[in-house]
Amino acid sequence: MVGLSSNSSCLSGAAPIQLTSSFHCNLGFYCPNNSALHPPEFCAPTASCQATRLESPSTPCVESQGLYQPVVCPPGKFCPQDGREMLSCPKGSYCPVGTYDPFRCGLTSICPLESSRQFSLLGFIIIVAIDVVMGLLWWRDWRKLRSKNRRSDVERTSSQETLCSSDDDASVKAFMASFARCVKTSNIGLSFAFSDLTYRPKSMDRDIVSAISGGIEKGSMWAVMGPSGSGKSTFVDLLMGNRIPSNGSISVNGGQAERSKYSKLIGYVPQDDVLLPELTVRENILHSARIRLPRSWTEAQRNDHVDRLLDCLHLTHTQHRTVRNISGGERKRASIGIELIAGPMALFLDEPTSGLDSTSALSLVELLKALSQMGVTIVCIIHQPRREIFEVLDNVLVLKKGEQVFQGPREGIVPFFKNRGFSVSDAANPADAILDIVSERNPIIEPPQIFNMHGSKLVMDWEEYWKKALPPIPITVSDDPLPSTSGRSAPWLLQTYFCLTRALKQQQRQPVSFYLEIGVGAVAGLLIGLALYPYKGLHFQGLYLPPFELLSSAVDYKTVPMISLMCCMAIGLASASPGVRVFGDEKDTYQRETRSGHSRSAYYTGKLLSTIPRILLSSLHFTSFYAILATPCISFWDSYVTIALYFYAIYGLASLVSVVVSREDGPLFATILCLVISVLDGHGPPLATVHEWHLEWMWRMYPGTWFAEAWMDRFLRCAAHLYDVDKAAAATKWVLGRYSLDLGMVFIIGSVYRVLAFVGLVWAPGSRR
Ligand SMILES: Nc1ncnc2c1ncn2[C@@H]1O[C@H](COP(=O)(O)OP(=O)(O)OP(=O)(O)O)[C@@H](O)[C@H]1O
Repeated sequence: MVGLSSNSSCLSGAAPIQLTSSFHCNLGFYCPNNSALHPPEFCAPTASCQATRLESPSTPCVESQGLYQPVVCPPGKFCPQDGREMLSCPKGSYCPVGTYDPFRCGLTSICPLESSRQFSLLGFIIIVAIDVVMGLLWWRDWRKLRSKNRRSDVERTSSQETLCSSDDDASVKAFMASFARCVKTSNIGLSFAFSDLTYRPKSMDRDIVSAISGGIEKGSMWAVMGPSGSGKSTFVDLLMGNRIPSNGSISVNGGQAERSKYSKLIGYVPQDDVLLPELTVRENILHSARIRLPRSWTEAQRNDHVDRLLDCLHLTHTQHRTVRNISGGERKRASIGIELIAGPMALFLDEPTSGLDSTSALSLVELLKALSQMGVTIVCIIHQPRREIFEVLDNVLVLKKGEQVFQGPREGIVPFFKNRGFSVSDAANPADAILDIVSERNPIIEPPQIFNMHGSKLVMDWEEYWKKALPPIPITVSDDPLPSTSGRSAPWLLQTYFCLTRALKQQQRQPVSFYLEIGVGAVAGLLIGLALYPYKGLHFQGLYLPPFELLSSAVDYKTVPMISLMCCMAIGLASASPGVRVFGDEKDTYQRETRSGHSRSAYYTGKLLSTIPRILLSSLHFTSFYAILATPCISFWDSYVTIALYFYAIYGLASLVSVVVSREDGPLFATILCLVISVLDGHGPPLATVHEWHLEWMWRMYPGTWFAEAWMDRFLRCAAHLYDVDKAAAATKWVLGRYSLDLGMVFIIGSVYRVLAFVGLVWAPGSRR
């Protein structure tokens, strides 16, 4: 010790203050000159030491200011329990400031002699291993698909597949036999009777569908025709139970139509093809088969059934191509295949022939006709079918501005309009001619007039006319008129499993977005790590434990909450936008599948489970970069678990946003929300201030506050032998010692977001109308 004044043991020359009356050396301190005769003292520091202590919490003045003043054990050294020695931190261990027993470094950490922190490579080793395995899996899947496609192409050119176009076609017969096995009943088909069926949305002052009465017999093939906006889709939606009529009633097979009872029996092919683009044609159809075919079927039977349908729909050669790589016509046929595979009792198709060439369109309609001859009810919305297609139909319903202007056998439609004074040339396509008649060019078409016995005209509108013209509609309530659906679809657990494996496959087929997401996590961790690198692992500084409080430097209670804030914001940015995509991109698929009887909760659970590997991998990449640069005093696994749970919470929040907000606005909205929530983590305004406002409960509703508290707990725990952490907690209002509860709360809040997302998904507009 140099520079001591002759009458003081302190460098500054001031009189020392005794810290304790007997010998005592706090853990983590170096007290070489102290004894019972010379107990530890505090010396007023020199000006430069005082300045360093106040200005640089991360590099405090650790030089003794007096002969008997203990000094905190500097970084890279350790001072065993009685503080008599100051030793170099051995290789393979690290010694942050105030160490009395070196911390052992992990096997995969870099810790040379006199290390003050450990550079953990554990995360890197794991992510490299996982990334390599994933790359190999992706490559294997790609090669498998490529070789299957090559094989299909070779088979196609050698065998020149024939279209499944006629009754005597072997592929139709094979599929029909398979279909009959699948429906397992002789009571095939559904008949619909409707009376005064009306639909008027609350927002409108006119009917979209106006008092339509009539019936559709099982085993018949119907076309619903009319100009654009005439109410065709709305009418079909009403029949399928997707919309609740404002007035009127529907019966199915003579019984009250309860959607839940017949949703598994009907199939609906929407106008826009709702297929998962990352999957192959076969995978799309096979999924539907797995979910909806009788649960007693084996996987081999399902595959066999799919083979026959693919053959029938002329899709065998494209079956292993992903949907984004097939033509519009093939997509349409695949979309129809998804419904046909399940053996529906009634099939509703919106524009099934659009996008098909005329030969394919005709062969498809003939397949539908063959199904209807088995008993299946077929209802197609068709705009302008060519003559050959029109002639395959049994019955036609023509709508104009929501009113039915014709309902009956196809052969009767031309005479009906001719009798009404409209000219229909024999050479013309009757469908075109009728659409011309009911188009805007003829704004008013009056119904045929009926005369009473005295010969006077009864003035009638279309509604009255059809009530009189059509035979009475049977609406009777019978006990169980519908074919049984028991055992028709896979059990819940299996549905969940199929949805999970499908979603994982989707992720595997999108390597760019998958790796981008993980890459963003890695970059976020890297940036935070870089920002914290200069701290050299010293992220907290409190008052030294008694009796050494006077030796303390300026406290630093803000860095840990600031690290939490940075992590929350970075995780929010890294996971909000991918989280939104979980459901945002697939609302149409969800609606289509759940309407056909797919369990909503199984779909949701499968989808959610599929995000777990993404969350685990993103957070692993984040933690690896963060941990190696920031070198926090907490263990790699504690960091990882805490970060992964916050990822989990934000993913849940983003899923909720994706359900509530439109697909276009979702990513931006979720990012903003996640950032706002991140700010509410107790850093600014500090939790102590929030406490004074009596608003802590509000902060506690967000995962960031619990995340920051968990972080605070871990960071302070490794310094608890040196600093008075209870004082720090009391001053900042963070509660220490409940790390598990903090993590649990982050998990619970993340799960609540998911439950809300599920409720939103079930009740979102379009799910139920
Ligand atoms: N919920 C609703 N609220 C307000 N208007 C609606 C609603 N549903 C349908 N419409 C309107 O009702 C009319 C009939 O719609 P619908 O989709 O049934 O017609 P469409 O005959 O199927 O038409 P397209 O052939 O063009 O598909 C359209 O003008 C549509 O905008």
